[in-house]
Amino acid sequence: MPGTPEAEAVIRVRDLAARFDGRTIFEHVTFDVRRGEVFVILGGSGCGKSTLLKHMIGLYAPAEGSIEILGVRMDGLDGAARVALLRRIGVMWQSGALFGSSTLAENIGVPLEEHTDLPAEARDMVARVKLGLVGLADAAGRLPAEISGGMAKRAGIARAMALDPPILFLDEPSAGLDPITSAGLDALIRQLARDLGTTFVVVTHELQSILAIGDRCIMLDKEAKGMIAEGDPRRLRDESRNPVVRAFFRREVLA
Ligand SMILES: Nc1ncnc2c1ncn2[C@@H]1O[C@H](COP(=O)(O)OP(=O)(O)OP(=O)(O)O)[C@@H](O)[C@H]1O
Repeated sequence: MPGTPEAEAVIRVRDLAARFDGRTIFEHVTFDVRRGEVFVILGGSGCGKSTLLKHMIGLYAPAEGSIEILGVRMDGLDGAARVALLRRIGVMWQSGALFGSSTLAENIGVPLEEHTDLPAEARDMVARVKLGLVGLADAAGRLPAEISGGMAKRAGIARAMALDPPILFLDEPSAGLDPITSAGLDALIRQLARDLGTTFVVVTHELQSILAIGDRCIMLDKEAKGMIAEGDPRRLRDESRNPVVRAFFRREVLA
């Protein structure tokens, strides 16, 4: 079963510390992400969620500790091994980051052009299949300026999936979306996890999304400079005794 304790860990983070100019953002961060689960990184503003994501995809080097993705240690990888590993993960940034002068199909073709020998016609076919998976089959010829914010997020996910990565990282997917569009995106994430077996690592502080999509989560905290909770978000909401965790899930203001 995906996400069960028996499922294989596809990401292992051990005793990770992030520091900038001697300032500790977090330390002693240790967790596993299991194959096929939707894993959420949550916490208040400035606690280091994006910083953790950037460590996990190799943009930042750990001050301490280690990160292993699909059985490979991220740190110390040479150029070719690093590119090979990065090909196996997909990332969707908050903005969707689509190229404005290219159609959606062309946007999704970019990673295929960079990383495969597929001819243009085959790239276009793959791009249309990916757009179909995110519900944008009819929008392949449209430019980013011609689509809504929700569609841009879906297109960003389709592009992150271009090379069929087993792991997808999503940075604040609901940011800037209205609640209905956001709920639609949550449903899509769950559907992709279920139908394709893709493992998702999602950074978000949207409570509705966390409860809708998360199999498991960790919560970071700025004051604690590290993890203050790990587990099923619904159980944390109902059972956590940590006042900060309770306040987050119940939207209470701490005195
Ligand atoms: N490259 C960097 N250099 C220096 N400081 C950084 C760098 N990246 C992040 N930080 C600092 O690390 C802290 C955590 O930032 P981060 O963006 O990871 O938080 P976050 O939890 O994602 O916040 P938000 O929800 O507001 O996006 C902040 O104080 C930020 O200024």
